[in-house]
Amino acid sequence: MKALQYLNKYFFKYKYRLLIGIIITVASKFLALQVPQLIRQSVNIAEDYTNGIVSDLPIVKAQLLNNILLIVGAALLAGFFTFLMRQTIIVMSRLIEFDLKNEIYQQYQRLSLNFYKQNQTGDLMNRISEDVSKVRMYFGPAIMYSINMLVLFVVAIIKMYNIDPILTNYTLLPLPILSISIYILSRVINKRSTIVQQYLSKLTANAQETFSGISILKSYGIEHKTMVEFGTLANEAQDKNINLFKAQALFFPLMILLIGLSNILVIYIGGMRYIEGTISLGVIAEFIMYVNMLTWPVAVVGWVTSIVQQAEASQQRINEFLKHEPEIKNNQEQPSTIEGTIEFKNVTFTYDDTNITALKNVSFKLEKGKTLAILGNTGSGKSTIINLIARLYDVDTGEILIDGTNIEQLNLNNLRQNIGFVPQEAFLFSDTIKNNIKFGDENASNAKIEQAAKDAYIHHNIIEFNKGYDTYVGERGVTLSGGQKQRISIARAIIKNPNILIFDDCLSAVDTETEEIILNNLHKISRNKTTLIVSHRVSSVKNADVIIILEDGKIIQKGSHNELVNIDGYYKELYEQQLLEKEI
Ligand SMILES: Nc1ncnc2c1ncn2[C@@H]1O[C@H](COP(=O)(O)OP(=O)(O)OP(=O)(O)O)[C@@H](O)[C@H]1O
Repeated sequence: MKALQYLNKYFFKYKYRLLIGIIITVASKFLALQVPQLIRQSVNIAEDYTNGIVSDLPIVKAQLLNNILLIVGAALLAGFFTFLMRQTIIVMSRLIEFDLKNEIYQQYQRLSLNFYKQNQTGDLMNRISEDVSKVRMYFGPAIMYSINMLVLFVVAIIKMYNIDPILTNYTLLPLPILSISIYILSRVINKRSTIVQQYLSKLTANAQETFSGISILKSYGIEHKTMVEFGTLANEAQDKNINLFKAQALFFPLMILLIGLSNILVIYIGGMRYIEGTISLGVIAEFIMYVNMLTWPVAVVGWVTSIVQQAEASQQRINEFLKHEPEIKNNQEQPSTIEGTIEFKNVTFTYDDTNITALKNVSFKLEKGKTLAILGNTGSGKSTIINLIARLYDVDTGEILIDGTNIEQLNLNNLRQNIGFVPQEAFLFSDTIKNNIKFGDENASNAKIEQAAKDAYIHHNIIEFNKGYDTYVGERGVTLSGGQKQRISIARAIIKNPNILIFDDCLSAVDTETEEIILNNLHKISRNKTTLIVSHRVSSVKNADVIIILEDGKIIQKGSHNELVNIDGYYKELYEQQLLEKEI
């Protein structure tokens, strides 16, 4: 129950709803428990009449009718209260489910990039959906039936002891056996349920990955292999599920067996005591009713225990994520103004998971409003510099200063709001082109959206689509070409109008003519903005104020285009080679 303690705050939040629910439940059970008593009285009246103790038939009939009316009235009221009980407690569980999902979602938003690399999307989805559903069962049915059972048990047993303690002892004899069996079974169910949830996460993650990469799978013709892998995993999950259900299936037969035993005991011991003249016939009828009224609550003990065990297992998985502290924290609550001067001072950075030192003692300074271009072979650390400026990671040694302040001391939201980032792989949401561009500025007018698209040299393509800016982009923008996606991604960054613009090799999928047009536009837009361009092409970087060349995480050359073409080295070689390619 340790993991579930985390949820006590929600009980506190909805305490009034819970309290009303409890009162209603108690009232409904009190009413239901009036019925066996009335049955006893009715049987006794009939017995007294047959034994000749009472001889006035009209009085007997009137008493019986009175009892019947009371039984119907109590049953109707109990039913109405049961309806109200569901309205309060089950509705409370739905509200808590909603709150918990929001809490997890907000935590997902806070978590750093590293967390997403370590955990699969399917698993994240599973915890926020499947696991939360299991936890909801604890708030709703488990609590409702527990209160139900507790009231029935306490009230019925007190009543039974008051009538005949000896018969009650015999009737309740099978209960300790039941409790022990339930306890043992619940432990088994808990273990198996955790395994089932883990397999469900694996299955979801596998399916999610397959659907995301479906075009690759199809083009490589490996659908069959993927199906076999999925099939194997699904079979394993099925086995684990069957194991779980085998344990769960034992519950009801066990309950029915032990309740049946109680019934036999009531009839046998009750019959003997009736013959002895210790109890009336009505008591046997009343006890049989109690035993049967207790059947469901006793059966529910097992069910509730397994719900609580499963909820505990699920909440443990949810807590793992909720308690995960984001590595990148906002250390500055006060707003920070970002103008755009960027300085790297002896920055060294190693990726935790791969242990690759991507940057080694890198230093440079870029004044506000200037353009820096970064060139270098693949894997030399270009994107890493960009990632560090957006504070997707924190540096190991050295420091990054923005306008003279250490980046870790700036308000994280303000920093990211001031960066327009175009990643290497353009990502578009399943939404219209317009909304994909507007993502950079929620309040942008149509004119502003069009201007951004014109600057990114994509407007002429968009208006050719049947629905223009309202064209729906499929998941990951599958209906657009790579170059079109890149340009929409550029428009999204431009419309944000940030002080720092970052283009991470985002013109790789467009031809050199288009590149030239976009670069000219960007030159105008980014006049007063600090701009970083990562590229493999000299044509993209030649107008930059400073160009740095990276090799294996170190800066090996630094200077303007004119300076670097006159020095032997990487840049000059690249320039000559690309010049030659152009001529060919
Ligand atoms: N998210 C990551 N986790 C772990 N290691 C990474 C990660 N990203 C990059 N690396 C490693 O860090 C090194 C530098 O990568 P980086 O992406 O900065 O290079 P790059 O110059 O941008 O390459 P490219 O031109 O291919 O985009 C590489 O060796 C890469 O394997």
